[in-house]
Amino acid sequence: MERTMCLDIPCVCTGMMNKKSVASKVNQKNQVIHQGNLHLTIVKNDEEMSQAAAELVLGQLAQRPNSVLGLATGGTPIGMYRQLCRNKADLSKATTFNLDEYYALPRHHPQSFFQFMKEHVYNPLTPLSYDIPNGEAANVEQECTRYETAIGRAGGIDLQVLGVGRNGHIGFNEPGTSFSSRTRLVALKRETVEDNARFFGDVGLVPTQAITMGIGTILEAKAILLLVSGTVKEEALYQLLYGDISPEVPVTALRLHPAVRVIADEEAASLLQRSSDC
Ligand SMILES: N[C@@H]1[C@@H](O)[C@H](O)[C@@H](COP(=O)(O)O)O[C@@H]1O
Repeated sequence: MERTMCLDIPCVCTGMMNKKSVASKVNQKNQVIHQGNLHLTIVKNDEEMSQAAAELVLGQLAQRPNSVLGLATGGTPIGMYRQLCRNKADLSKATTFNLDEYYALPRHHPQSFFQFMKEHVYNPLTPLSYDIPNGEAANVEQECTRYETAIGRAGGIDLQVLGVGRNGHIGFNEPGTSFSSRTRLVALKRETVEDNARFFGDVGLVPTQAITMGIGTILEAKAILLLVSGTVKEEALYQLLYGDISPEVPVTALRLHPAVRVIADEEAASLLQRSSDC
């Protein structure tokens, strides 16, 4: 199957780089770093990351209006969704799937990922069709099978947008997850619950389980766009580039995928910079 991304972000350098040379470019504008199959662009801040990400998605839609998009929630992609709205992205022929949903949280709860998607994508951009795991399903196993089947019937995901957790999780695939995992019910790690407490106001209100696409499901996307923003993600980004490829850091699975674009802001890239100063 062909795996393509359709827009090139302007860059000042390309080529395989070691840790030293990566860091030596960190203060330039829009550095591009290739590490194996990874293509990392470092931009100034969250706003530039969001613009660059939106351009990639718009390019994907221009190339294939009926694209199947895999979408993410969390604070990181919000700017990208705003840019897509500003640019009047045409999703009228597109299908969207989401990475995950909290388990047993009512769909109408303001912090459900369904509500997030309604606010940022479904209402303003009205894709032709959308799907998201049903966290209220009475039969979770059946729901997970339904979701995987729906992705398959849609022809698979053309472009999967991802964020990353502080501990390296993607979707809700926490450290220790098999790279061949599929959509299923998972327990959230303490640090993930704590990180998401900012949306719920109280850590005790954050669900401790979720339905998530598996890492195997994610890796089947034809192309992947990972967004990384803020110093809190610097370790995850560093591990993605230089850590062992290991289930202990789920995001490192992306090194096994042939078409991954990473857009990170300077804060997220700060450990790359510091590590080169040692
Ligand atoms: N399940 C989501 C992930 O898909 C997301 O990438 C991560 C980071 O979120 P944020 O972008 O808010 O830092 O949080 C949640 O756990």
